[in-house]
Parts: sequence; structure tokens; C-alpha cells
Amino acid sequence: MGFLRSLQHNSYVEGVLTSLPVSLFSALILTCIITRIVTGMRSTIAQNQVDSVSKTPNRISYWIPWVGSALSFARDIEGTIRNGRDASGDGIISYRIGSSTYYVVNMPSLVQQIFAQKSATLSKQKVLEWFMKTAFDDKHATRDEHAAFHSHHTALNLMLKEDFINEATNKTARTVEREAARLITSAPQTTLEGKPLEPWEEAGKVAFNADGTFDANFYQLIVHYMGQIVIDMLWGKALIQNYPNLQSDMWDFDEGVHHMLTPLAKITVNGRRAIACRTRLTEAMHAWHEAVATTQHGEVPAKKWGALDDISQVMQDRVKVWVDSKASETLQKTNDVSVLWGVNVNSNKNVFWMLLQIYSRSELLSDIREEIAPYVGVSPAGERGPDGFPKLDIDVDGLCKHCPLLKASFYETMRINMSGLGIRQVIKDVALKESATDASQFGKKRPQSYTIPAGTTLVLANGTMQMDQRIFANPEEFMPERFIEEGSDARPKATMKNLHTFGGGLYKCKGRYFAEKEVLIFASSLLVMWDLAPTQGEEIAIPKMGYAGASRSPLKDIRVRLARRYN
Ligand code: HEM
Repeated sequence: MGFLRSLQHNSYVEGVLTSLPVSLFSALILTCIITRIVTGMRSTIAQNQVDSVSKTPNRISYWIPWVGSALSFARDIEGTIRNGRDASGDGIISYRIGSSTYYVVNMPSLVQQIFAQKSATLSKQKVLEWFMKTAFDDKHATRDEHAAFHSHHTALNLMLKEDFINEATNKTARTVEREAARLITSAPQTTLEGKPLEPWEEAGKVAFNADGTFDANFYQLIVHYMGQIVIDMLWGKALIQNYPNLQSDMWDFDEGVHHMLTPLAKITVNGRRAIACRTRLTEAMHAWHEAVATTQHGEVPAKKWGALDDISQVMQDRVKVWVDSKASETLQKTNDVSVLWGVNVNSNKNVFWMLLQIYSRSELLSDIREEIAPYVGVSPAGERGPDGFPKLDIDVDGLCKHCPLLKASFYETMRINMSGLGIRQVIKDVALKESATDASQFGKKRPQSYTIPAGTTLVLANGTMQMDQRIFANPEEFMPERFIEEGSDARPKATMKNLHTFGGGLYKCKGRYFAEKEVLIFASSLLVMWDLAPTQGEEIAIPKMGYAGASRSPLKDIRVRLARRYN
């Protein structure tokens, strides 16, 4: 009683009792402390279940009720997951955000099991609908026009078929044979007054030096250069001809797409610019669709579209699908923009990072040049391309089958550069079990299993796993050899092992077979045709990477000096 009485006469306690704001504030602090203690105890209890066969995933403790871990996620999603993972050491941990529970997966064997589930158990549908609404402003068309969306999605399966892979690969290789030397188009020592720059040179702010070398912003140069070739190949040349700003809109949209996923999109400069770009992109993709549909209907589109006879089969088929399924304009144009973006955003950025990683290591550069020499080289017949530059000969089959170091460098680039989160809605309870190998690698007494309840969300922390010392030793180092092993014919072979940068399951990247060949074609031909050096200093400094989420862009572009190896 003496203690309570002394509290009553304490001036602070009196103040609390008499002042409403102070009372509320004190109540809040008290609630947070209690929440932290309770969630901390619960986390410790879960953590101590080291001997049990099945385990309740450790829910990472938090301070603010209901808000849960939302603020830490908003501040630094990768760092938050990394800290939770390290604190628990388990294959799965969980987070509370608002009224939802998120189960974050950190172990390779669990990832395999998740990819193997049917969509009736784990679904990406709702996430996709949210993404199409938030990033592409589809006004819920993906959700509401289920049948038409499904037809379009099925049409994309053509990308997995031999016909598409061969058509796309051959067209790309034949174009790159001519165009590798045209990454920068001036002939050496010529004055370029009056000669218009190519769009990719314009984007890369190419400057011509007196000694015949060129300075350029490498990121912009590479992504636009590849985009021109691949967009022309898939959608036909008339698309960019009629919408010359298509690529700058697409890359500016890409810079701002993160902002769109937050309420800040309409306020930030990047967000507002991305919204304007998105509007122009959807207009372009709708106009293109209308022109192609008109041709397919046997009529003649506006003259500016020309014959439209150079469009890939897969894009032709998608136009038919939109028309046959009576898709709304909004569904068609927003999904077409998403495909345009998806085709470019990962391959092109990976080639940029891969080239920088290789060029900045002289030993690796010469090893790769030696490895690819039998398959990519200047035309032995001395053929020349349109501007009189030497043409290349590319043997795609040999390049893809017999160049493990090049291929492993691509995988290693994706491991370091890509950081997407795979998100699945849990429709039915699902049981997942750690493998014995993973459990021992994570220092656990025994492999444990987890039951993830329906109504929650599973998150594959790809970026965090790719930088986990236990899964990839010395994760900060660029070590392509980690992906090379002995093949069945006793020759070295590159395999992706625990790298899942193409996703998995029903929604696994449909362009993956083409993408790998495409990246190897572009990277190898540029390595053969060009030397690269920094514009200042001795060494190429790899720029810092921007936002996490799929493939990252550099925080700041890098200016480099390019020199032709063949004239
Ligand atoms: C290095 C290059 C690439 C990487 C790393 C990559 C990665 C991905 C990833 C992670 C997804 C989502 C998968 C999921 O949700 O589980 C995806 C989807 C997709 N990608 Fe790629 N991609 C690349 C290049 C390409 C290319 C060149 C094309 C087309 C020519 C393409 C076409 C697609 C399509 C159509 C989808 C949607 C699949 C669906 O919704 O079912 N990708 N890609």
C-alpha cells in the first residue's frame, strides 16, 4: 500500500493521470513494451523447439501491435529478412504485418518444394492482379477478365517451344553478327558532323575522341542497344519507328516502378515520370495492337505501319488471342506493356552487369575470350556489315554448349544483381520439410518441417538466399567457377544449382530458354568486338546497385571508354 500511495503522490504519475496526451503516450509506450515482451517470449519458445520434428516458424518479435514488422520492411526489406534469418537459423521465419502473416523462406530445399506445389495450394494469381493494378494501372482488368487473361497467359507458353526458341535465337544471332560492331557506329577517325546518332548512342551520350575511341554511359548504351534489336525482332521494326521514345519511356518507367508500389508514386519525381511514361507506353502498345489486328483481319492499317510482316509468331498469336477472347483495351494494352518490360528488363540489365564484371577482371576476360573464340569471331570470309564494319560469325549451339565459363559468369551476375521476392498466396495448408543437407549446412540439430496455414503468404527471399554464405560461399565475391561442375562426359559444365532467378512453378519465366541464349550471344559478341576501359583511372569501378526487386539498375551510370578491336 505504501508503494501505491507514494505513486499517487509522485508528480509524474499525477501529471499522467491529469493530462490526456501524456496518458495516451504513456499507454502507447507501455503497450509497445508489453507487445515486445510477449512477441519476444513467443519467438524464444518457437526458437527453442530444436528437437521437435515439426516446428512452429519463429515469428520475429516486434514493438507495435498490428503494425508488426511493417516499418522495418518499408525501411530495408532485405536487411530485415537477413537479420531475422540470422537470428533464427531456420528454413522458415514469419513476420506479422497488419492483419497478415508472411512466412519467409530461406532454405533451398524448401524453395524446390514450393515450386512443385499446384496452384490450388500455392497461388500467384492475387499477387499478379495486385501488381498489374499497381504497377500497370490495369484498373483490375486482370482480375475481372479472367478468361481473356488466362488465354493470353497460355499464349505465352509458345515461348517455351522449340519453334519460338529457334526463330528468336537465329534472328537475334544473325542481327548481332551485323550489329556488334555498330554498338557505336562511327568509322574510326571520321568526323561525325551531320551524322545522326543511333537511338542507343543518343541514350548512352556517346562522345567521339580524337584517338578513335568513344566515351559512353555504359548502362544506357547497353540496355537501349539490346532493346532495339530484341524489340524489333519480336514486335517488328514499325513499333519503334512509330514510337521512337518507346525505349526511353520503358527505361524511365523501370526507374520509377518501385515508387508505384508505394503510396508515394504520385508525389515523387521518379514516380510521376514513370506514370507519364506508362501512359505513353500503353498508347503505343494499343496502337500497335490495333494495326496488327487490322492486318490479321485482312484490312490495311495506317500507312505508317507498313507491311507489318516482320513480327514474331508469338506476338502475332497474342494479338489473335486478345481479339478472339474479346479482351478490353485496358487488359490488352497494360498486359502488352508488362510483357514489353519483362522481355527487356532482366536480360538487358544482366548483360550490362556481366560485361562490367568480366571487363574489370583481365584474367577472366582473357579466359573467356579464349573459350568463346571457336564459336564467336570475325567472319573468316571477311564479310562486312551495312556501315562497312567487320561482321561476326556466331555459332550459337557451340557457344551455349561449350562455354561453361561464359555461362557461369551469367549465372554469377544474376546471383549478385537480382534480388526479387517470390510471393505465393497459401490457399491450402502446406507442409514443407528441410532437407538433411540444408539443415546441417544451417547448423541445425535435425531437419524440421513446418505447416504453413491457408490464408497466409509465403515469401521466397531470393536475394537474401543468393547472398547467404552457407548457400554461396564468399557471397560478395564474383566467382563464376562456383557454378561449374563436371558434366556426365567429364567436361566442365555450368549449372544454376540453387539459383532460381527465373522463378519457378506455373509462372516460371517463359522466356528463359531464349533469354540464356540471348544473353550469351550479346555478351560474347561485344566481348569479341570491343575493348573497355574507365574514362578515368586504371580500373573499372563497378557502380553501386539500386533498389532491390528483380534486376537492379546502377545507382549512377558509369562512363566508360570503348575501343574497336577490329576495323
Ligand atoms: C536474364 C533474363 C531473364 C530473367 C532473369 C527473367 C526472370 C523472370 C522471372 C523471375 C519471372 C517471374 C517468374 C515467377 O513469378 O515465378 C519472369 C517472367 C516472365 N518472363 Fe522472364 N526473365 C528473363 C528474360 C526474359 C525474356 C528474354 C523473355 C521473353 C523473350 C521473358 C519472358 C517472360 C514472361 C513472358 C514471363 C511471365 C511468365 C508468366 O507470367 O507465366 N523473360 N521472368
